[in-house]
Amino acid sequence: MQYTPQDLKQVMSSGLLSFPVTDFDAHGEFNAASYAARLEWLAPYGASALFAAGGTGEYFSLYGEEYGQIIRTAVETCRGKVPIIAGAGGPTRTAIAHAQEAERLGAHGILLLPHYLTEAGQEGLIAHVEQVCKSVQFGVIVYNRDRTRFTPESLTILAERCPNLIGFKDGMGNIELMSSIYMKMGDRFAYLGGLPTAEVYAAAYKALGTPVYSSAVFNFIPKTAMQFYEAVRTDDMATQHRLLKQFFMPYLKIRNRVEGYGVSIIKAGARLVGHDAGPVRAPLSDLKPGEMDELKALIDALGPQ
Ligand SMILES: O=C([O-])C(=O)C[C@H](O)[C@@H](O)C(=O)[O-]
Repeated sequence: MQYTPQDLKQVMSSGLLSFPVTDFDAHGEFNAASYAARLEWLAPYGASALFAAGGTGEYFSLYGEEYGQIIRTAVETCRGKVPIIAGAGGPTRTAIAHAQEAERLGAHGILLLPHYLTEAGQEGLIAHVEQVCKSVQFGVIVYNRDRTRFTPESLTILAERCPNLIGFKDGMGNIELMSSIYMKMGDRFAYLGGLPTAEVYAAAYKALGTPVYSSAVFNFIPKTAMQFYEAVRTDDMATQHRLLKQFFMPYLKIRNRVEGYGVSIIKAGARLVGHDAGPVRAPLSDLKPGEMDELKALIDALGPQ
């Protein structure tokens, strides 16, 4: 089923969203069967949308035909179960090629991931996003992170020029900027809290007026991720604080040891709960055995998922 940009905006307006990891085999090749099994496992837990080949899905490490294989597997596996939003990014022409391929393969929209390496001014960023938006019919969500930082004024221009730009995902955590963007753009966009380990920011973003977030830990503790989301939705601070103290704070200590562990620790978690997605690709590195033991103890303490 095709989604209009407004349908996608509606999907993004409530519920918990998540970014599945991408499965690689022992040689580091994309493993479609294992990826499909992962999506089959995760789909019934109740996420409102899954982002295929997003940041946690190691979009930045994909090569050649793998992108199409991943999006096709996600769309075919999740058809009728949960919408698939595809990652797309890098240079403008690569982002356009991937956006168009995702649309052709039946994805329901794209998350436009940050461009690569270079600094860029607002004029260039506007041109980049505008060209990608105009290359497709379906909805586009921009990801505010790293060198891709939008001002409220740039977003106003983009919102006028690109009717299919329907979402803003924040991965920076600058409350002043997020507040200015929300105050200026209001319900023109759907907003997604997408900082690494978004649960830690969820209550603050909800207080700001933007309660929807994406959970990477959903990849290995889906029941707890949904429980935490429900606690945010109902302002159940006791449950939020219990889970933050018991799981998320010690989890952050492991995650913060090495740059890039934000993704590696998710694959580590998936392996520990019996849904191994294989190793991360360089330049990321996998957790060390002792760190795996620490993570296992945290997961075990949460009980069955
Ligand atoms: O691009 C990504 O994978 C993200 O940044 C989304 C993650 O799900 C993030 O929200 C998190 O780590 O909870």
